[in-house]
Amino acid sequence: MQDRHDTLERELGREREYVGQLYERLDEMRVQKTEQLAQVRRTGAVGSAQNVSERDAFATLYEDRLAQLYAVEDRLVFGRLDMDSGEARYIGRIGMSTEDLQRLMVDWRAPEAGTFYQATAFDRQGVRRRRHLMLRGRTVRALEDDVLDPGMLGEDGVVPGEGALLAALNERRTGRMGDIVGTIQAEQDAVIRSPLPGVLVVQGGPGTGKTAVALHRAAYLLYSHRDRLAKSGVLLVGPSDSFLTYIERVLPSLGETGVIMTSPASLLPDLHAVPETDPTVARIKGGLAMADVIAAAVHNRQRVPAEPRRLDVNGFTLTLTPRQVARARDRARATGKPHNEARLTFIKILLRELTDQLMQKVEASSGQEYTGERAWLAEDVRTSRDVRVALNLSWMPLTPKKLVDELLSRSAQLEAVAGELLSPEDRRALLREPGVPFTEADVPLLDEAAELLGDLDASAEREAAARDAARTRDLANAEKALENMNQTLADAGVDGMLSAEDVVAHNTAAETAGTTSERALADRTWAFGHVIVDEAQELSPMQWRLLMRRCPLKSFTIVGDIAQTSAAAGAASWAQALAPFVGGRFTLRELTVNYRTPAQIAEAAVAVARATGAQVSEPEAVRVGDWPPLLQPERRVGDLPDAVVEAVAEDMDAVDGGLVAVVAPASLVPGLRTALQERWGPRVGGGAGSVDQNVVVLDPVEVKGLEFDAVVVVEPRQLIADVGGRPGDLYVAMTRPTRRLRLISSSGWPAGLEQAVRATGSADSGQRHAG
Ligand SMILES: Nc1ncnc2c1ncn2[C@@H]1O[C@H](COP(=O)(O)OP(=O)(O)OP(=O)(O)O)[C@@H](O)[C@H]1O
Repeated sequence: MQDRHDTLERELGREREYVGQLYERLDEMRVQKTEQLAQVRRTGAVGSAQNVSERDAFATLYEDRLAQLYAVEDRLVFGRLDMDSGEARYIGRIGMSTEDLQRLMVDWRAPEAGTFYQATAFDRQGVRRRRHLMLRGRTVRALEDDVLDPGMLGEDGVVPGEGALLAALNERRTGRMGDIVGTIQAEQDAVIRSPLPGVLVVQGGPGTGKTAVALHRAAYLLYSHRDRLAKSGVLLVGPSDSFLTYIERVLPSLGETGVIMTSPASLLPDLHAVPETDPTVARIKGGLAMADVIAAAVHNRQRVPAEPRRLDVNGFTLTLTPRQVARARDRARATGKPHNEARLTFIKILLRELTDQLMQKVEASSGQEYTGERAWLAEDVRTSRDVRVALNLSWMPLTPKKLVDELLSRSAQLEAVAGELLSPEDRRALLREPGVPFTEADVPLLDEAAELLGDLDASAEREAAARDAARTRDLANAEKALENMNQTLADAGVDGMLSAEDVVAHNTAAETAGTTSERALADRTWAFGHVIVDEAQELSPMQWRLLMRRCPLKSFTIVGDIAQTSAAAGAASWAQALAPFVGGRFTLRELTVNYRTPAQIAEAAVAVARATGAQVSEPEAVRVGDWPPLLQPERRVGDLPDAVVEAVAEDMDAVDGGLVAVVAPASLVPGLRTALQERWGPRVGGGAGSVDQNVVVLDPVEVKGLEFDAVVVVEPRQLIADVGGRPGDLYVAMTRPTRRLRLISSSGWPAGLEQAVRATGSADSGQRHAG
């Protein structure tokens, strides 16, 4: 015992010394970068206007590096590998070397760091020992060894441990997700380091680390494909604002701030959609038939009049025949351009024909050949009110919002457009008042419409061409200027070369006020280099269609759990969800270990889901908890709020100040929140931004992807009934706790629950296996 203690103290002393050096070096690097930044600012200050903008580009580069050096302060280093070669390789958040380029630490994403996560006793990959270093502040607080080479077991200096993973999992929840770089498990690492191209689907039960893996993969991809992805951007789509708040600190802690995170409600730059509360409407709007409906709605706005129209132009009467309009329409459609852009062709053709007509009329009335400028007649035609009205009636410029709003609020139009595409019941279900706010399920319809309508402003195309030309010019200028600038900086001893592209990108960003992320967010047609989708089982076919457009290269990481689907238009299988877009061309990986939910709770959740006939896989739970799920029957609905308040009080005590969530059907959430606020005031939160309050009250959609120390599920049977008898919402709610689950019901228990709780209730507390 004493030996072990001495060994531990000695090893801790050694590691503290090394880690101390790492932090010293970090401080040095910070000072250096700060000085370089100041140097760059001084260098450019006396230069020409061109020099000043190059200076700014350098400054941004150093500012970014400096920000990264500050972001990695916490747990800078977390591992060490002792290799067969005798090398001791430290693994941390960034790569570090001494001034004379001796390597001090390897970035966790570098290929040489892969063995830290992948090596096992069966496949050592040259590793003798893997050491986990646990830091508090800048000091090594604990360490432990995985010995992979049995020959090392007898050696001095080995500190076998109880499991860095379990220690990490047993930490109390803060309401914000943290990174897992120190304890990524082998099956997770294989997903994180998968190649960039193609579609990767990661299926895993609750708590298997899908979200954690998705975020670490984003950081990995940005590290290993920085050139490409820094410019095109990575988009991460999560289910709700509360979820985005929950995960928002993970990537910055990994030194990455460039990933754009958004939810399906905010995928359009100028709209934050409200939830779609009616599952029937969500199902219809989510179906691919809606793409045809929108296309038909656009076609329907390119109309041929039934009768010829008489048009007054400066006292002359011209005639616009249905045949003329039909011909112009066909030629405009044949351009293949979107509605608003093809409209120019349509208008041009008819203005020309009407000008010809006007000329004939003028000649007929004067009895002689017209000798004036044709342009004058053309102007008369163009500015005639009758002509404008007639052409607009046939081909009106349209915005996506106007098209979709009118389509959904005018039954005659819906019937004309979707008579053969949607059933009469579905059409009736879609009808709503004009001008009501757009819902999340409208977002893909608006996007589809935007795609088919194109830019309203015809000059946009010309502007884009002008921008391209300007960029080519800027690149040439920047190249010349950089030769001088790089030389000046090299003379001043400042490192870091910039390319002409960097400078132009920086200047363009400055002009349009923003980084890649900001520009991408503001541009519906931005093509992302990679898209990561979390809780992907919830997406409707129309939402998939939209996301596929956002990444023409089809480079996707899709993570989710088919068994947790609760959205009415969500996926029943990955193959079915993806078939319309990529056929069978996707790689499926599975995560099989549940790191969150204690075994008794996980087993009860699985039993309830299976009792509804759902197919759920059962990931192996890493831990056995201290409590089986608690079932609390209430006789009267009116007693529920008080019962919930009491339950929360008890659970807060039990988890000793940890976080408690109440998950209830959406209709009960406001009442329960009020009841809890009466007792605890501002310590009770709800919705996005409040995930780190002591107590939160959330509905099943808001709670997706989150986790808490204790969870109180209210009216579980209603949670099943609300989504048409499917277990998704209840299954999600039951799998949120890390320690304690309680269910309160005024209407009995879902099938399978009582038996499952009886069966697991006797389980011993303690730890089952260490992953
Ligand atoms: N390798 C690991 N080391 C430490 N903690 C981990 C590891 N993997 C997962 N976790 C933790 O397990 C919990 C569950 O992870 P995560 O939320 O990513 O799971 P999920 O599969 O997305 O769950 P769900 O589908 O239920 O929302 C988190 O607290 C996460 O930090």
